[in-house]
Amino acid sequence: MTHFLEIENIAKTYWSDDGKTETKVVLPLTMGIREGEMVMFLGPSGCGKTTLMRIVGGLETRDHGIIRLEGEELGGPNRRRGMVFQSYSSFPWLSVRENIKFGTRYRKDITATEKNEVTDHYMHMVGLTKYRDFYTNKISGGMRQRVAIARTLASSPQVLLMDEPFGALDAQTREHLQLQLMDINTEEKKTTIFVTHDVEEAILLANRIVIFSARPARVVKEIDVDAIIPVEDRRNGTADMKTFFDLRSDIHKIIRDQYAETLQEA
Ligand SMILES: Nc1ncnc2c1ncn2[C@@H]1O[C@H](COP(=O)(O)OP(=O)(O)OP(=O)(O)O)[C@@H](O)[C@H]1O
Repeated sequence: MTHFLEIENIAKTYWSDDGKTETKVVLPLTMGIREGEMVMFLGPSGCGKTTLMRIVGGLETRDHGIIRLEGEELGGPNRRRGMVFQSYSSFPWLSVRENIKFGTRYRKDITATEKNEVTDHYMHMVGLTKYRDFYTNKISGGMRQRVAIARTLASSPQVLLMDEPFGALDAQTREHLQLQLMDINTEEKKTTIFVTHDVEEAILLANRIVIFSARPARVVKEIDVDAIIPVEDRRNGTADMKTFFDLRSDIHKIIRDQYAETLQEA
């Protein structure tokens, strides 16, 4: 079966500068992602999640393998994939609004007026309308991260790649953006790969959770979260708590076991 996004036989090895020592980071790995699916990557620290996602984004080379989007092979980075990283990235010489609008710059599917509307929509969504004219070196790190998220959403990529995007945010902003992302996922059916360390965040947001082994990354478990806790129950805070806690502790155990393997290696 062909998927919207296909990761086919991808492997990655890093080499030391002298070329003598190799570190296998991703084993030959094949995975398909449905259109509109939100897939959360979990796994022990350093297992290769970010590397795999950067390969999908075209930012990292691979030993071999192919990434396909709608059946078409992808190379380097392009606007079909939008990435949000853990660290804040924005243009300090532009205002908050100009930064977000930058995301619409190369869109040909909407008019100039719609670009303004899209900009204002996402600026409001991330709660920055009040700060629209501030330069981004005059706002907090968390606010800069919200700018980066809004800018990426405004560019309307077919695939959203998010590497711990909420990791450094305060709890309230984090929760607000998690819920917003769920709404986007429901309304716009945005195909998303999201790397996180936070098991609860993964359960809240996922259609599917993929848990990776200790390095080199291979898939140890896939969990169809929708089949266990309906997404609307998670969105509305009405999920059955026992089911939620059982799932959380099962996932923690798998990651703990994988982490223990990392320690044995060290
Ligand atoms: N450019 C690089 N050169 C050499 N090794 C690298 C490079 N980038 C990453 N690595 C190594 O590859 C492994 C996987 O890194 P990666 O960042 O993909 O893991 P991760 O699962 O995302 O980790 P974390 O959960 O801690 O963010 C790590 O051991 C890391 O040290």
